[in-house]
Amino acid sequence: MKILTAAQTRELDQATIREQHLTSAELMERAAEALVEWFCSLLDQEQAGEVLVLCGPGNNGGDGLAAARLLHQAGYQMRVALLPAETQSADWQHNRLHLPEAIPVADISEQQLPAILPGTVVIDALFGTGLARPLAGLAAALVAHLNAARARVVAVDIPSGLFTEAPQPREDVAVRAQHTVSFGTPKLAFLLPQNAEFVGEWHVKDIGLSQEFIAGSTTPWYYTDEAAVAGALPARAQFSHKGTFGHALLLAGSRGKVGAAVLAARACLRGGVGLLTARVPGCGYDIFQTSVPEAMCLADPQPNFISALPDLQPYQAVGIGPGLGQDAASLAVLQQLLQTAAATTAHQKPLPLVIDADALNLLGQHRELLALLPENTVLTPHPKEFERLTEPARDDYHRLELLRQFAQQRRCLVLLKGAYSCLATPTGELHFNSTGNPGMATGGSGDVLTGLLLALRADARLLPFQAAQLGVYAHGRAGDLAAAKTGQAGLIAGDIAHYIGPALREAEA
Ligand SMILES: NC(=O)C1=CN([C@@H]2O[C@H](COP(=O)(O)OP(=O)(O)OC[C@H]3O[C@@H](n4cnc5c(N)ncnc54)[C@H](OP(=O)(O)O)[C@@H]3O)[C@@H](O)[C@H]2O)[C@@H](O)CC1
Ligand SMILES: [K+]
Repeated sequence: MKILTAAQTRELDQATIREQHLTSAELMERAAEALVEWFCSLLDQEQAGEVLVLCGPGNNGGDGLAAARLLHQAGYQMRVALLPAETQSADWQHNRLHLPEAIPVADISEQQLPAILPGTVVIDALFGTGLARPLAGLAAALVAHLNAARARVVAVDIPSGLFTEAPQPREDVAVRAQHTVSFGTPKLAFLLPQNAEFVGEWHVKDIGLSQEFIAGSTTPWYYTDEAAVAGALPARAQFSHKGTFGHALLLAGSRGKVGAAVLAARACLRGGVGLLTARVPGCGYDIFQTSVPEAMCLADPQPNFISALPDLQPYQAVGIGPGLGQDAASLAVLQQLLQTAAATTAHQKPLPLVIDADALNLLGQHRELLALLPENTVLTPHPKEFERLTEPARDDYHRLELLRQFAQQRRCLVLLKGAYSCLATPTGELHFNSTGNPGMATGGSGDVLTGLLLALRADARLLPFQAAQLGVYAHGRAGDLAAAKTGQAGLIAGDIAHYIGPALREAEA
């Protein structure tokens, strides 16, 4: 699903009106109906008590006025407070005119901020995608008043004061909502950690906006939902054999961290690889062979870390990093791998690589090696590891820009891990993942991801981007399926590996 800018959303609005021969008030009515339908499913009249709608002067405020009318008709007890402005939008005026007289309406002023008792349900319809500058004066005072009131807040389209695709100066005021109900497509602002305290849980409602316009819009931002990966995994042909799905090599583990190799290997196998060989330090041989009998094992001559790169000739993809440690000998292995992989071409393509964890840290310490990264290498840094590869980011938006630049410059697929993990492509696209849960913030979760990505990169039927996108999505989905059984607190990385099969099955063609 595409993520659009505020300007594109306005054009989308107009395109929909033209295409479907609607009035803009009719489109606003659809938005209000979608909001109200969601609202009624959350709280009934009794649970909601008196509902206060705060309305700004534009179409966001218009949505609020229309919703107040519809909720009143549904039997909710409504109250409306209006933020004064020199002008109001035409659809605002239309809905102001149609607001039932039974609903009390007050004008907001510095002297008369609306009374908000703790627990009051407030619908924030002050500003939406039309926010033109940071909040100041009365609007800022009102938002601060609301945030201090400990109300239950539902934001319409976007919490007022948040920009759709740009950061706030830090001291800015924005509404802290428990829920945000948006229309059509998700907003970039919803996907960034720094906005989580404002956005709360977000919901995107379909209001029949022009699909043709969306299809024709250019954007660097995408949201990887179920539809984006549907059918991404080709069905297995009747006469396939182990060779069809590739032979992967995993370089992982050091003394005390052999478990990382085990977890990555299990995930790789669950990811459908044909054959897996793991290079582990000498101390890991028995552990590995016992824990993952389905994989082959090449013990390193060194007992505590990996010091020698096996011959790469038999392999269709190589993963390196989980539990690797940062010994100088392992650095030399990484360097040799990068050099050899670029030269090891099958059909003019370099050997697919997946680079994670300590291998990323080694790259961060020796940035001259970045120039050796073969095209379409998959790197899976979390924000700290990414910072070591680039520079500290000022905020989440700046980090996205650094991510985009890095993926373009290095012609790699870079996955910035976190909630809504973001996959950057060599062409400068950013794909935010929709699956996963906080239970996955647990040791070994990243090792499982590396193993799964390795399996999918070894599968020659998938293009590099498809493999990476599917891997991230299925990893999160496996975590969701696992958490449904174990709960989030009880979830461990091995559970994620266990559910990779069911998660991939959902994406099968
Ligand atoms: N697109 C769609 O698909 C659909 C969109 N819909 C809805 O429309 C919303 C967008 O409406 P919108 O464009 O009228 O802008 P909105 O957010 O109400 O604000 C503009 C007003 O605020 C003012 N203002 C701005 N910044 C300010 C500030 N810092 N401090 C004070 N004032 C400030 C600005 O005034 P000005 O900048 O001219 O002074 C203007 O009066 C969208 O979020 C969604 O809810 C749905 O109804 C249907 C489907
Ligand atoms: K709002």
